[in-house]
Amino acid sequence: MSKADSVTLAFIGAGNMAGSIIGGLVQTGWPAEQIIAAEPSNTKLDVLAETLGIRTTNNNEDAVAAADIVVLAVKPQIMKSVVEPLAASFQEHKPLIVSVAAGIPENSLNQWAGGNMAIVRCMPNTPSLVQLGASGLYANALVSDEQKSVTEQIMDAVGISKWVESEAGIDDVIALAGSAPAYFFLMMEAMIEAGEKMGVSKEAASELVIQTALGAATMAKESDVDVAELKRRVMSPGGTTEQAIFSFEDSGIRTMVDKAMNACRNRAEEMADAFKD
Ligand SMILES: NC(=O)C1=CN([C@@H]2O[C@H](COP(=O)(O)OP(=O)(O)OC[C@H]3O[C@@H](n4cnc5c(N)ncnc54)[C@H](OP(=O)(O)O)[C@@H]3O)[C@@H](O)[C@H]2O)C=CC1
Ligand SMILES: O=C(O)[C@@H]1CCC=N1
Repeated sequence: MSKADSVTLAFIGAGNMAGSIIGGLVQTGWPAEQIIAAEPSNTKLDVLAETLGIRTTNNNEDAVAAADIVVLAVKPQIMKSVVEPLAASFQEHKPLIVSVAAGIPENSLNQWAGGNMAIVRCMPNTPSLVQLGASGLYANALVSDEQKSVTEQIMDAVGISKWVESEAGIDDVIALAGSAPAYFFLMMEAMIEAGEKMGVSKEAASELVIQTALGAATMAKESDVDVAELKRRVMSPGGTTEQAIFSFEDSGIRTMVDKAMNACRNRAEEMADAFKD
């Protein structure tokens, strides 16, 4: 299992997150015939097969049997009911399990899969679709260095990845990256709405806002200085930007962000409690 693109990857669940990773991998040159997606209905599978050329099946067990790595990408609420029936297949084939689910602890997954399984918990995000994903990775004690390296190669093909030392670190990554594309979409949505209220068309406001977000993120990624300094460089003393920034600060943006990210993280802990048994 040393060369990542020689392994077969099975995705159990082919929704938003799996679709983003699969799309990102195929666009980056990953062999489509070594990716198999499984779910009960054909609607999403047909689109993935037609647009990306991957293999599909309605039978989760067939997907597990074909794979070196099985990515669990169903909703946390149904994870137990999806994994338990696959236990015999997991025990027979012993693939590496990679779960992208929020909240579900590794020891629950291991128990449902029959025990003694190598499991990575991965917290990706949907920009993986455009190879700009950011993932957190946590491995249980049974994951070999080779399996870690392959997992890393897969997630790095669709963005960047960072290993966390404890499983709790995955909940931090949910707040910082997994859920975070939605925070930026919200900010863009609010800016576009404010632009429309000024009389700018939705189309023009969207183009300007999205390009600005892309430019700001690209600068932040490429710059030698931190984001606070980049912000300062836009804020001409006595100018326009500082009025906007003062207004955000007066409205308590930092408290709002801190509160929102903690609500996100707390929900991951609640989900672990609710769905772990
Ligand atoms: N969306 C995101 O940004 C992120 C999501 N995640 C995690 O990814 C996981 C999936 O989330 P997301 O992609 O948003 O959810 P989706 O609902 O889009 O995807 C889940 C898919 O699983 C399918 N499914 C339902 N039952 C089964 C079954 N028995 N066997 C196989 N597949 C089944 C669903 O099909 P159908 O719709 O027909 O029921 C659906 O297509 C979650 O655990 C979430 O925590 C992690 C990081 C980011
Ligand atoms: O909202 C959720 O629960 C999932 C996990 C991270 C992003 N989406």
